[in-house]
Amino acid sequence: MSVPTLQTWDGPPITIGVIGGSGLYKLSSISPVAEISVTTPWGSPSSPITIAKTTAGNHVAFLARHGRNHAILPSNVPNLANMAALKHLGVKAVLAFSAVGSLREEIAPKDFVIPSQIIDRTKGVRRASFFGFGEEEGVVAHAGFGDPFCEVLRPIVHETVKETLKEHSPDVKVHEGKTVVCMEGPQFSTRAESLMYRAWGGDIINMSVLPEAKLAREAELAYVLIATATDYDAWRPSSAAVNVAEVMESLKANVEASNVVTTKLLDRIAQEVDSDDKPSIKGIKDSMKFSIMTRSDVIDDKAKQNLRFLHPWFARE
Ligand SMILES: CSC[C@H]1O[C@H](OP(=O)(O)O)[C@H](O)[C@@H]1O
Ligand SMILES: Nc1ncnc2[nH]cnc12
Repeated sequence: MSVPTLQTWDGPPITIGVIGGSGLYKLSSISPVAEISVTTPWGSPSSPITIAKTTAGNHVAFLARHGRNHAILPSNVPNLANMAALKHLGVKAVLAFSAVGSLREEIAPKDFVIPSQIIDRTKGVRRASFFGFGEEEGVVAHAGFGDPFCEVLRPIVHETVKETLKEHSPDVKVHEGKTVVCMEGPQFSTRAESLMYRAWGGDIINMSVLPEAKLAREAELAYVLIATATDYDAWRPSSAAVNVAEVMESLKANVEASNVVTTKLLDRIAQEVDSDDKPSIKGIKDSMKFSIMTRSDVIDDKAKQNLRFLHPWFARE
């Protein structure tokens, strides 16, 4: 179905953003109503943003992390533009899908995992903050990141995914409270690294939760990762180490299950973010006001203009 391409959105509020990972290049379970090309002070997002409407009438913004043709490496994803574009559209919560390797026997390929912690193994090649670099050099902020995912939405996402999959795919387990290791890539890990991540307490591994989750926090977006396992990485002594063919084998089933999950999940989460009084929003709204260290009178005009795209209140006091 072809939908209009718009520059701005003046329809009903869009409170939820969905980021599709490997294999999930569109949401086929809900109806698209428009496509938006947003440009941000940090460039263009990975893909045009599709606005879609759920059966209950909630509007959602979807973008494909690696582009619709999967032409963007994990290290080159324009994470700042992705988060800034979603925030600018009015999004309050982001549900991010990701294909992950499993570091634990009990997390089988095709299982879902809603993690609670992250270990950072990216190597500093990705810009990881809206502050302190580029045109924003000279503005210092330190966001809290002890709990990297939204602690209000995370259990609700877990319960809803579990309930939905119980009916649709009873063999698929849904795990929670796990730790995701984010590595640099694009090559997969060595066996030694894979074993080391297990010893560190890692449960699953991907290449894309960072800096996405950090930037979501700085943009004051409630962020939850919905990980789907595709492989056992490289730690199992008697199995071949992960390769793309193995990942692709699980991906088709995972994408189908992800589309099933979104039908209920989006309307459930919409109820949790429909007003600023809801705990998920209260917990993060205005949090960055208390994280900025730099005096506003020394911040240059260009940095102020850019950061106001993200936070209209920035440096006005
Ligand atoms: C296709 S395997 C490696 C690739 O898959 C994951 O992508 P995404 O998180 O967008 O689903 C992983 O992070 C790597 O980028
Ligand atoms: N084993 C793995 N390592 C890193 N990213 C992945 N994405 C899917 N499987 C992965």
